[in-house]
Amino acid sequence: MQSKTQSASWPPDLFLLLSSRDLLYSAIPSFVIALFLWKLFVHSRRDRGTVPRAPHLIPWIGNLKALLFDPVTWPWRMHEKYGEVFTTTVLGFNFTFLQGQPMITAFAKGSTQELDMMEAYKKIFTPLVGAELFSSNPNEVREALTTHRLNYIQPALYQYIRGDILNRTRDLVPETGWSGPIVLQELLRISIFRQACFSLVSPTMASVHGEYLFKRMKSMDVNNGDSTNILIPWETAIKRRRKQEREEIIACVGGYVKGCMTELITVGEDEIPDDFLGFIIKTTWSRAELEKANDDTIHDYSQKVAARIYGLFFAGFLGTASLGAWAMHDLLTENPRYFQRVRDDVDRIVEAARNISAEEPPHVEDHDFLNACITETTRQYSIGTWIRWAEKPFILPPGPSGKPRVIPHGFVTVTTEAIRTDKNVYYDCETYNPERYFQAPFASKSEYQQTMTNMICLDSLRAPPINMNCVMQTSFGVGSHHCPGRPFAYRMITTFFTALMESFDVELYQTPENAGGKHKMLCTPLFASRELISDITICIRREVPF
Ligand code: HEM
Repeated sequence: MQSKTQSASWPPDLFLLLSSRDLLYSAIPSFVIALFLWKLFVHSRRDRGTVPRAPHLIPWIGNLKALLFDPVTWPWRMHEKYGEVFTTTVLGFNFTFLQGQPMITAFAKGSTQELDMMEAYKKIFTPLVGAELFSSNPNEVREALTTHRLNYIQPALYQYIRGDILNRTRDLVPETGWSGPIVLQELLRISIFRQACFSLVSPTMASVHGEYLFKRMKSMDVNNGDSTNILIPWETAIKRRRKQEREEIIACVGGYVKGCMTELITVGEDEIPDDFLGFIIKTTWSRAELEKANDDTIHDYSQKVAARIYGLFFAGFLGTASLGAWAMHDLLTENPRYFQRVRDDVDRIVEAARNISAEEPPHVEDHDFLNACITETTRQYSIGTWIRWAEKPFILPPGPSGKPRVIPHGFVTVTTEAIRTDKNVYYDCETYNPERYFQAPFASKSEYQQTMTNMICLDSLRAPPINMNCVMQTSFGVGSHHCPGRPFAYRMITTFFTALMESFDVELYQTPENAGGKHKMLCTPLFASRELISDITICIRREVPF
């Protein structure tokens, strides 16, 4: 009787409830489901910011499909719907897209503090290209790869690259007449990589280990078709292979760095060349520090420098090779007048050098129209990526309502498509026209100027500015983190073009795939940067007998 009263009482006795196994077993799954739904709800409410959100159907996965398969036009369409800023969800992360100059200015200013560039790239790229990538030091590039130093190494670099191109094509070109089809990218990529080796480490490394390192660096390309490995959290065979190749690159470059350090200790600071490698060693350690270090420590130091060089190879080589291929693609497939103008400039620059002496290498730094062509190509096909990580919600300038807008914790990026198509700056924006940089609204070439009147001043490479308040280039980033290697990238491309065209006439070799100037292009998932994936086939004819 007593127990009957007890079991009927309310609230029920906890002990009795817990001892009822059936009830417990049926409660656990419901509890787990409720907890999951609660987490999902909390996740979806957390850090939502105050800007519009592009909706998605599947929680957590979000708009992954749009960013994988439609990375250029999907953000563009969303901006048309939601305005200059919107956020979406991808794999549980917030992704905020910004468009237009006021937003770019906020992005550039935020990049000095709240919007972290390295953290963003680390989160995406570490699984595929390794943490070593992030040991590079942008200031080294700014301080050491100056125009002055580039001009200093230019004569030797030019001779070396021209010789390399002649060697590679020796068996492909007959004494007279045109060669059979040659894939431009095969010549160009190795040439750009050898230039990077030559300029960042040493001429010896470029010729002795250039090819060995090239093969390994090429497989670091995230567009290799294995980019889905970024999404896989566990170690795969591809990741293991890439790691091993990275270690081989660092070990090989490290050997040259160690040699340079040893030279610094034995022959003295004034004796070792004032090249990029010498500069970065000397500005990192004093001679006394190196003298004190034992063999293990020197090895350790040299591996650190080698990891920094690997980061620069990665930042510079693949992007520059890609831009070079696009630039040649445009010259060969667009208006033939532009190609002829570049050919005339090459002849003029070569002749000016030969007037000095038979051995004098052409001054490729005198190219002006070719630089404008490269600038126009980067406008047509955005190559670089701008991405940041906001650890905390980030405040943007007020929108149309006058209220400040907060973008949530997560990735932040700029939709660069709007820059290249800005009708105020680029008349007839879909047309490839390098001559636009010699006409209004662009003022004549002058050194970079902070203030802008009605005219837009071009920098020394005939490219529009990339400062916080005025950005008209799509590929090289913005603000304090804009690419410090841009002059070097232009220089490597102009060196290759001049060396090739000094020795050969070049024509597009028509194939069914490229007829009518058509080539296949891939838009890199997430980043809207464009990769040329089909071969550019050329045929070449000797300008002068070997
Ligand atoms: C066509 C070739 C290249 C393209 C398209 C390119 C593009 C870019 C872009 C988009 C950024 C990020 C900017 C931002 O997020 O605001 C960047 C940063 C960087 N680039 Fe380049 N780059 C190229 C060539 C090079 C070369 C040749 C080097 C040096 C050897 C180089 C070294 C760097 C470094 C060190 C950074 C990091 C800057 C920082 O953290 O402040 N890049 N590049």
